Amino acid sequence: MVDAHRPALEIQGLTKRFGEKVAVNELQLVVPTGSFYGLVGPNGAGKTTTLSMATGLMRPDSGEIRIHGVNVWESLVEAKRLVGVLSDGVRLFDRLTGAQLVTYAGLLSGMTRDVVAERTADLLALLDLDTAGGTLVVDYSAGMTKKIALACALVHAPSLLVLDEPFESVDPVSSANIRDILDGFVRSGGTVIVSSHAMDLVQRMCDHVAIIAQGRVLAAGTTEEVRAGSTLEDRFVDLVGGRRHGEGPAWLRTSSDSAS
Ligand SMILES: Nc1ncnc2c1ncn2[C@@H]1O[C@H](COP(=O)(O)OP(=O)(O)OP(=O)(O)O)[C@@H](O)[C@H]1O
Repeated sequence: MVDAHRPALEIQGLTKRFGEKVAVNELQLVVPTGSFYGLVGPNGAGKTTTLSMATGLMRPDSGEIRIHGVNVWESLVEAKRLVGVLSDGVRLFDRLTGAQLVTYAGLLSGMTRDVVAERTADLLALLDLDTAGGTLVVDYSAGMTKKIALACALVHAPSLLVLDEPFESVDPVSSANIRDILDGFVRSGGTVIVSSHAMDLVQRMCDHVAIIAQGRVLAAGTTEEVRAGSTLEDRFVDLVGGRRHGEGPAWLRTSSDSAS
């Protein structure tokens, strides 16, 4: 059991450089246990880099990360047991079938074959993939691939789920089903962190949110606090800036008098 009084994730002074580029810059973030936490920010803000370091996939240059009090980079195996990860753009072993892939993820985390078989069947049914369990993942659609990656993240029953762009390419019905699963996970005491560009969705779904830009947190807190009476999207644009008001170059307008 995890201690509900400790944050699910605590990040202090986290920094990562790629050459001259400072992707994550002294970032601080506290994610309360039991929260449904949204991470939003413009392209290149440092969300994926932050989540990769937080989940033990990429070593930080400096800073400290704790998952339920466990220092991620000092106790990597213990920390990884606590967290389920759906990474954006990481390749899966797609020459396995969906069922084999989830089984593989379950066996890797040390569960017995019987338990893994039962959980794999449950997860495939939960994610509407039961008829596709015998299909190679390489033949899955983008949305089905997201769902099977989510099943891999869930199979060891983590306390914290970290999902990078979980709704991208997922159809509306599957997206609603995934949201139900995540809501249930949070209601039962788990913590979910999602990064997403879908502001409406984050506003409706998440009870906490952080706006990140240029590797730093610009605003963080409950969704109500952060949006401060406005919509999350307007607040995001206010804080991050960068809106262009022009109509683009003349040649891009398709009216007949600009076609000459
Ligand atoms: N492996 C890498 N090598 C060099 N630069 C990188 C690498 N990974 C990320 N970056 C750079 O670090 C910055 C942050 O990237 P990151 O992918 O974390 O942003 P993001 O907020 O997830 O963006 P998006 O919303 O577009 O997915 C970007 O400028 C990116 O070009």
